[in-house]
Amino acid sequence: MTDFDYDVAIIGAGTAGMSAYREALKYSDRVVMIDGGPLGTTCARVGCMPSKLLIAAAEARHRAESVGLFGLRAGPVEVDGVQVMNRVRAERDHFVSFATEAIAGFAPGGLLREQARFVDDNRLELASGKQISARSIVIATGSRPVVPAGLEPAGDRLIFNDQLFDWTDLPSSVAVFGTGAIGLELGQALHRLGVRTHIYGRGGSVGPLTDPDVAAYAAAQFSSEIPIDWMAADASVARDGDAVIVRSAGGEERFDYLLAAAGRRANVDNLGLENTSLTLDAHGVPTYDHLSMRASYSDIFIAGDSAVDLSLLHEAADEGRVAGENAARYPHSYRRARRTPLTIVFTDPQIAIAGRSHADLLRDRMDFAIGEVSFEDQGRARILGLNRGLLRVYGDRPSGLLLGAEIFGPAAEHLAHLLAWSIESRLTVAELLERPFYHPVIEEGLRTALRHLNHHLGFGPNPPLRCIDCGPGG
Ligand SMILES: Cc1cc2nc3c(=O)[nH]c(=O)nc-3n(C[C@H](O)[C@H](O)[C@H](O)COP(=O)(O)OP(=O)(O)OC[C@H]3O[C@@H](n4cnc5c(N)ncnc54)[C@H](O)[C@@H]3O)c2cc1C
Ligand SMILES: NC(=O)c1ccc[n+]([C@@H]2O[C@H](COP(=O)([O-])OP(=O)(O)OC[C@H]3O[C@@H](n4cnc5c(N)ncnc54)[C@H](O)[C@@H]3O)[C@@H](O)[C@H]2O)c1
Repeated sequence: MTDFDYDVAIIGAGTAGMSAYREALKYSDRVVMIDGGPLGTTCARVGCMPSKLLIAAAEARHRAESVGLFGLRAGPVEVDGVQVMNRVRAERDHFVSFATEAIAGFAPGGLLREQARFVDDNRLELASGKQISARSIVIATGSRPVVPAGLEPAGDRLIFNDQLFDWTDLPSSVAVFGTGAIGLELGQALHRLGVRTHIYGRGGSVGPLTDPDVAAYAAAQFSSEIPIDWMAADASVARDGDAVIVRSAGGEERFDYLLAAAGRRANVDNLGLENTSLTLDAHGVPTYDHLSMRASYSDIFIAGDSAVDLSLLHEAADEGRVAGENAARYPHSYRRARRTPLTIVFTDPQIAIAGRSHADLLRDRMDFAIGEVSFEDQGRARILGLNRGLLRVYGDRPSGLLLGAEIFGPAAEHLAHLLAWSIESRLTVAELLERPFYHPVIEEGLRTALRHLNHHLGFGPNPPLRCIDCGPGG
């Protein structure tokens, strides 16, 4: 018997919290989840799903308007902003219902609808003043957008992803601050839906890309389509009536809204962590072991965006599972190997990183070689009119193992999965080249890059400029 009210208490009913809850229940039925905010998860409510719905509408319009390439005439495609946003919101609500139905199926009393704060390592105070105790506690409180200094003058015209998906119509103009995943995905989608969009960056980052060649290629492609200032650190913001005015070295422009997409911060600042034994890093996030999700050698675990290590859905789910298992088994907690890193940004062309990024390899002082392919002359990509892109693969010189890849190009979401699965299976570049490749497919482009890499690793000959054994444009 235990003196605690629960074996495990989980703060946050998002993706990480729900994973933790399901996992902990395998070991104990004395598990509680606490959430004081809107249910349905960040991913379904204001993140992955509604953003991809908006992007889908933008891509449909873009495809329809690009048919001239094939000798077809479709005429201009009219955008009905009300209908676009109706579908985004209706499908978003459908996805949210998956999460809320899952929660409704949890055991009675399994979810307390309140905000929670730590009183000490094993006690939480709820917003109602009630206190509960647990042998171990999981922090799965997610993250929220950073509010960059200097954007305040935009007032109620300063919005974040949270507000955008509640629009009932498309506005006529939006300034997007940030060239990360959110800024590029939403900025390009709004632009393609006919919203006058200008993206303002800082520092020149192109989504998560770290390979300077891939990043430079991608930046040039985005710039050829959308007005983007990659280095607009000098941009200032003012308000004039309903309009937001952005002044930068490039000039002055008026917008209906300013969308800030300048990164996210962990929701750990209002958790009373000062009342615990946890050691906090410079951002106020508890230090933790990435394989056990145990925070600062305590009986507290952390998962998902609140750990802000990799703010991605599948990482939040994996971390939640490990944190939930270990919290329930505590003090017998185990380390669990992480999956191969995988990041995809749903721009067009897509951006993806599989395995270790270029920056990771430099940081870890790896002895690596590079192979690359341009998609500009790649057979299948040219057939489809999608021949823009650059893919670079990295291999380990001593072993010939595939280490990672950075991609900007067609079907990057699929290529990145193939590559991540191959890295996870510890395949060498030479072994991967023994796999079958059909013709004509986008994967033949990947094979060209792998052949270059294999040659640079010293495991094979340099492939001829245009692939001969696989038909034209391989
Ligand atoms: C616009 C956008 C697009 C994205 N697109 C993708 C994508 O395409 N692919 C991808 O993999 N990832 C994407 N992400 C990232 C992904 O959405 C997140 O990594 C993931 O949703 C994080 O889940 P979580 O469980 O950590 O947090 P959440 O789902 O935010 O859950 C945290 C919960 O904690 C609760 N909470 C917070 N504080 C307290 C407290 N003190 N007491 C009680 N409850 C509390 C909140 O109410 C919330 O319900 C996107 C994110 C955004 C913003
Ligand atoms: N497809 C996906 O998987 C996907 C999509 C969207 C978001 N996400 C997740 O959400 C996280 C947050 O996304 P994000 O795009 O907000 O953050 P981010 O960290 O990816 O990018 C933030 C960007 O804002 C810029 N910036 C910072 N301050 C600025 C300022 N004052 N003015 C202009 N630019 C400024 C930075 O230079 C950077 O380019 C991502 O890191 C990612 O993990 C994933």
